Amino acid sequence: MKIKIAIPSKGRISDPAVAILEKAGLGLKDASNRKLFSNTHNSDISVMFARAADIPEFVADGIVDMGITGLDLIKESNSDVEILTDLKFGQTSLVLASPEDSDINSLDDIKSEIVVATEFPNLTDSYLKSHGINAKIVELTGSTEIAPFIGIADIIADLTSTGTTLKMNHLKIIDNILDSSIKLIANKDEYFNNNEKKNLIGTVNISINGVIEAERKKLLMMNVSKDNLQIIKDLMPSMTGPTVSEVLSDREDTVAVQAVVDEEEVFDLVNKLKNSGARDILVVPIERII
Ligand SMILES: Nc1ncnc2c1ncn2[C@@H]1O[C@H](COP(=O)(O)OP(=O)(O)OP(=O)(O)O)[C@@H](O)[C@H]1O
Ligand SMILES: O=P(O)(O)OC[C@H]1O[C@H](OP(=O)(O)OP(=O)(O)O)[C@H](O)[C@@H]1O
Ligand SMILES: [Mg+2]
Repeated sequence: MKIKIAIPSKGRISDPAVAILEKAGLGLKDASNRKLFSNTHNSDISVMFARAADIPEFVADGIVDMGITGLDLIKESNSDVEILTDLKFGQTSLVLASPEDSDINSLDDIKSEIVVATEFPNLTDSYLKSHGINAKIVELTGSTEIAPFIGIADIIADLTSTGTTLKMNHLKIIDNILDSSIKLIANKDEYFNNNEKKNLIGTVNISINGVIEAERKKLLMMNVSKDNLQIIKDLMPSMTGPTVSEVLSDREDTVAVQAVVDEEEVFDLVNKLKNSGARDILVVPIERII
């Protein structure tokens, strides 16, 4: 049984998608710029490169079994796919924005005859309709922020993350339509009904979850004299452990201690450990936790 995973061929989420597969043990074996497909280090799993916006439909139609793409693009295309895991990157919001000097500050100020420019006509139209607003939608494929200033729309619906682009274009947020980030998705029928593919899809999902989990954790390693061991053990929050092992050296009073800890705890913890007599402290990145 073989499965295909669609990942973005270009744009901001292409490299992080490849990186996450690599860390999950599914590094690409023969990717080159012009190829549409690549094998991975697992002979049952291959990758197809596609535009991020096309991936939800390819997964829903079973052209590929799994995919990596944004929630905004999944919802805009109204694709019926199974969302398996949030990949914790590409965080952005689809917002309605008006020119800074406009009187439109909230949905209540929008009159029905308003014109909205957007790359997300379906999401925008259904959001406005659900608030009783029938807008005219002008569909663009990029640089939406310019639309009010060239007179083709009153307001826009576009993605924002740092807010820099809105600010540069003198636009203010008036409402939030959708918070989006990048998801691992699967074809529903294969995930729920195809026994063989279900297993392989599940394995990929578990590996990728392991990568996400590991990104928030560090491995702490240190040498501790036996006299200080109890204090150090008490300080260590750990998944299971800490692990204490013998150090083969002249200093027989020394043991090595290691434990996996949350990234947010590392800064404080390292100081406390140092002050309690730990030596040679190493903070090591982890690739995957299964
Ligand atoms: N400024 C941003 N910050 C975070 N994520 C973003 C941002 N802009 C777009 N995204 C997300 O990136 C994903 C891919 O978007 P898109 O296909 O537009 O790629 P891109 O990197 O913007 O390339 P391009 O627009 O040049 O084709 C979408 O799911 C979208 O939500
Ligand atoms: O809040 P910010 O951090 O400024 O990011 C928001 C911008 O990022 C995206 O544009 P992108 O760079 O993908 O260009 P595009 O409009 O051509 O898609 C989005 O369409 C906004 O324009
Ligand atoms: Mg873009």
